[in-house]
Amino acid sequence: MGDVIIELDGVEKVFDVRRRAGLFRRERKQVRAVDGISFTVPRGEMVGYIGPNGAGKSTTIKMLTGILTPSGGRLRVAGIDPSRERTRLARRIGVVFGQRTTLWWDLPLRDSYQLVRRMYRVEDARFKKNLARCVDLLDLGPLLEVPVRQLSLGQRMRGDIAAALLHDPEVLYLDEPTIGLDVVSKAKVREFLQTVNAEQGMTVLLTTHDLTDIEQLCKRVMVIDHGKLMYDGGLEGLHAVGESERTLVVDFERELPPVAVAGVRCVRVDGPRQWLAFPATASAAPVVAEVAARFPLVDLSVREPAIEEVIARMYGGERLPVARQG
Ligand SMILES: Nc1ncnc2c1ncn2[C@@H]1O[C@H](COP(=O)(O)OP(=O)(O)OP(=O)(O)O)[C@@H](O)[C@H]1O
Repeated sequence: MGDVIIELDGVEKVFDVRRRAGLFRRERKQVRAVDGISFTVPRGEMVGYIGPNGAGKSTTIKMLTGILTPSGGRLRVAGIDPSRERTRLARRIGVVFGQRTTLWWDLPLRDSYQLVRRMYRVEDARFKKNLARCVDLLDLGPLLEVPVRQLSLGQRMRGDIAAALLHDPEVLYLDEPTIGLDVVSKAKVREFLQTVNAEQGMTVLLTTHDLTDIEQLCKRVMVIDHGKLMYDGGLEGLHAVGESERTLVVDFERELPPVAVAGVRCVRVDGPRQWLAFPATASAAPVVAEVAARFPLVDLSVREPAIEEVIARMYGGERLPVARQG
C-alpha cells in the first residue's frame, strides 16, 4: 500500500428536512445521509463506491470535494480538510458528475478548456501537453470546435472528463461517468480511466450503477446502504459475503429426476439438462466428481454467479455494516 490520500473516520452527514404534516403543521425530520463511514484509499488506487439510490454516495463525494461540510467525523483528502480549504483542494482534485456538465453550454469545447486553464492557472506548456493527451486518448479532435450543446451525451462526457484532468489532479471523483452512454462510449471512457490510473498513478473514486464499470476497472469495491458501509474489499469477497452460488449445468444421457447430491441444490430441470447450484466459495471439483460417478453424463459446464445478483441480494438483505477499521 502506498501513502493514504483519502481518509474518512466516522464521517456523518445529517440533513434537516422540513415537510408538511397536515394543513398548518410542519414537521422537522433529520435524514442521516451518511452515518459514520470510515475508510482509507491509498494513492494510485481505483475504487468503486456503489449502493442503491439514496444510499449516500453523492453526499459522500460532495463532502470529499468540500461542497458539503460533514456533521461529524474526520475527513482528509491529500492531507486537506475539504470543507475548510475547498479552493486549495480544488487544485488537487478533479470531479465529474455524469448527470450534469461543468462545460459552458454555448462555447466550443476548445474555449471551455481555455476557461478551465485560466480558472486553475495551468501553466501553458502543461496545459498543451495535457490537452493533447486527452484529445488523443478520448478522440476529441473533431469535437473541439463544436459548441457543447451540440455534442451527444457520450461526446459531452468525454469532453467533461478531459476538462476535469487539465490541471493534473491527483484524485479524480467520478459520479456515474457512464450513465446513459452507448456501448462504444462506455468502452472508451473505461479504457481512458484505466490508462490515466495506470500511467499517471491517479487515484480514482467511482460511483456507478453499471457493475461492468466495477468489474473492468476496480479491484476494490465499497458498498454503502442507508449511509453505512456494508462491504469493503475485492469483488471475489463480495461473492462470499453475498452468499452467491455457482451453477453446474449438466447434460445427462437421458431425462432424470432432480439429482440429489450433498451440498448441491437442483434449481432447474429441462429434459436431460439440469442446473445444480452450489456455494460460490466451494470448489467445483468434488461436485463434478460425484455427479459424474453416479449419473451418466454427456456434457457439463460451470456458470459463475452474476455480480448483479450478488449486489441485489446485498441491497435487499438485512446485513450488518462492516466493522470500522483501526
Ligand atoms: N440537500 C439535501 N437535503 C436533504 N436531504 C438530502 C439532501 N441531499 C441528499 N439528501 C438525502 O440523503 C440521502 C442520500 O442521498 P444521496 O444523493 O447521497 O444518495 P446516492 O447514493 O447518491 O443516491 P443516487 O444513486 O440516487 O444518486 C437520501 O435520502 C437523500 O434524499
